[in-house]
Amino acid sequence: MAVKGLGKVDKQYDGSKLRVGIIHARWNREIIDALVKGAIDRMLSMGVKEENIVVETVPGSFELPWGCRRFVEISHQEGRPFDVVIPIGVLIKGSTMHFEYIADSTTKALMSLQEKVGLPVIFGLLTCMTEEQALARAGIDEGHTMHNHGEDWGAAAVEMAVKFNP
Ligand SMILES: O=c1[nH]c(NC[C@H](O)[C@H](O)[C@H](O)CO)c([N+](=O)[O-])c(=O)[nH]1
Repeated sequence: MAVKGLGKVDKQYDGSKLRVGIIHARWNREIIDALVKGAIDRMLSMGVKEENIVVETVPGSFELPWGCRRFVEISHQEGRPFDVVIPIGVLIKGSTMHFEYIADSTTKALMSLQEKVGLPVIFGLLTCMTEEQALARAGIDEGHTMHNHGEDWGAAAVEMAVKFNP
């Protein structure tokens, strides 16, 4: 079965034993909420239990790497460790270089975070030139021109956690 945006999924992964953390920024909230819902809906469809999906927020995308690291560490301290974590943020280019600096530094920090936390960290950062681009990638633009990228992130989270579970 070809899943739009993910290419051919080589098999359906059973997420029923997984615990997943979603940590999202609060900038561009309408778009964020659609992406988070997309990720949750896809993971529920892959068997993840609703009570095993924990959602936390941070002010903006720049706070995602540190927030994500502490979110994972606290899940261990509480004896309910995550199997995978999905940081979600929406960066929209403004009239300054702020966008470039946040996009580059946050992306690199999230990539290297995987080594630090020993878990898959799914890349849920939208870096868009316009609000229209961001709305489309959350599946909520006028013409629904694209699928909700949050669904891809949810599917990637289940696959990575199941396939490469330490
Ligand atoms: O998540 C975002 N944070 C943004 N800035 C805030 C930043 O992530 C930090 O929260 C802030 O700089 C405080 O550290 C954005 N812009 O500035 O455009 C943005 O588009 N998206």
